[in-house]
Amino acid sequence: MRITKLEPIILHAPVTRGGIKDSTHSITHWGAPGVAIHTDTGHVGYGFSGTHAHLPTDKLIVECITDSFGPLLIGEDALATRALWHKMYKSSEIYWVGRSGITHLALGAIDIALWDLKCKALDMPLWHLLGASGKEKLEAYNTDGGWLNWSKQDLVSDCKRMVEEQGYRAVKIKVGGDSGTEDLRRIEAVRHALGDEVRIMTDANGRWSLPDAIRLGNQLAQFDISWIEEPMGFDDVKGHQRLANAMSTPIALGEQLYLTQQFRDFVQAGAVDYVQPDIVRLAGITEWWTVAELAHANNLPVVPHVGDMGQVHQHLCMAHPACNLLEYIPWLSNWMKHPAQVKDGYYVASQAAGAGMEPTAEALATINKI
Ligand SMILES: O=C(NO)[C@H](O)[C@H](O)[C@H](O)CO
Ligand SMILES: [Mg+2]
Repeated sequence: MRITKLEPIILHAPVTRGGIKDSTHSITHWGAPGVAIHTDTGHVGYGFSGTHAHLPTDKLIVECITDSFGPLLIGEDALATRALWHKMYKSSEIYWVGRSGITHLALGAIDIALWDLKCKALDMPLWHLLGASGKEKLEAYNTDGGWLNWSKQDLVSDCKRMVEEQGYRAVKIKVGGDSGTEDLRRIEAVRHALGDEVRIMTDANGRWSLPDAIRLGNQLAQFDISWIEEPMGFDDVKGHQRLANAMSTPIALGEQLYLTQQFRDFVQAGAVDYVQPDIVRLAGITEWWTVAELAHANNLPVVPHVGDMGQVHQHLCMAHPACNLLEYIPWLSNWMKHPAQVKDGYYVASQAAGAGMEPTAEALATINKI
């Protein structure tokens, strides 16, 4: 199976209710800059990164895919994923300008597409190729009812609906707003509405200072919070280590980390409890698996961030022993041929051959309309 062409793709999918906010970001669309890799056997592999639908940087990512990495791949054996990953990662001209950031997002999309090709060549879903049975119980927790721009009433009614009608037993609520007191009131309202059995995670998206994180982290503990996600600056290992020693609530982080070595530093410092690697920010499935093994070796659960909207992570989590819980956000559901399915709070194993990120024809038709 030889690679013949890399075709750039940029998708911009609308988010829920036309716009969502967390403590740091406010978006109307989710961006999926990526690639279709064509081969001489007629198979086509799809892979994407995940962004905030900023067209100028999405264009930089797909240009990096086609113009920088593309020439390294034409004519190569598409099944040699690990060899090609190293060839691309170690390409000195590209390595010189970026060992993380845009070049890493671009490499991640290509790696996902290569794994998609491997699955299609073998006519099996990625979870099967990775050794899962497809019967694994992978619980979903829902983030899409907890946005910071939702009123307290919408927050409570959305979460109640997810629990009472859709069977979720865990929801994630954004904190890190302008008022810590309001953050606490919102969490208190959701805890009161859902009762003690439902797990509530919180996510500050990097907003707090260390004193605020210690103060609010300890105040949130009264509501039996499962974790505080990204409490402070994404690269602050020492700060998270100090926070971990100053509060009882576990820390989750990883969606903003590009490199295995960054995860290693947080793990070795005891600065993370729930490790959240994301294939669309790491350099794809190949690097994700390394991080999952690192976490597992340190007895830390892996609960990935879903920059792919769970499309590929559902497969990885069914196959990796460190995973039994995965975030759910539905923004690409209408854009994928085989959208991730959650039933009674658990992911349903996709039976489609591939890694899970093949867009629909309608989605591909939007490419030139952005
Ligand atoms: O933090 C997250 N999940 O855990 C969400 O992905 C972010 O809130 C969205 O991308 C908006 O910035
Ligand atoms: Mg998050």
